[in-house]
Amino acid sequence: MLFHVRMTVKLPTDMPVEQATRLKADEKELAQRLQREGTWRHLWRIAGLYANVSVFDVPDAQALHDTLMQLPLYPYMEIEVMALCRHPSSIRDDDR
Ligand SMILES: O=C(O)CC1=CCC(=O)O1
Repeated sequence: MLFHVRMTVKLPTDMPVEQATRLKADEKELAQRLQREGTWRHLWRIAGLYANVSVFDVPDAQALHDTLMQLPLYPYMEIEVMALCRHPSSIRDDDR
């Protein structure tokens, strides 16, 4: 099942630089593993914002929730989710 997810990162302005750097590195490592595994299908920066739009491919809403809650930056994100389903005019066989 595919989900469109928008994540806006809001790190506290008083967070020590070392902590922010560690969180971002841990986030990157997990995000790249999930992309390699096919769970995190798309990851795009929203131009001009510390935010991204992503597409996740997971079995169900619970799996999406569990995945998002694992993200190191999760406590510092605002997250909006839209469930996606196949468009009848799509030519992509892997959209489901
Ligand atoms: O920078 C972001 O938008 C948050 C994020 C998601 C994956 C990653 O590496 O950073």
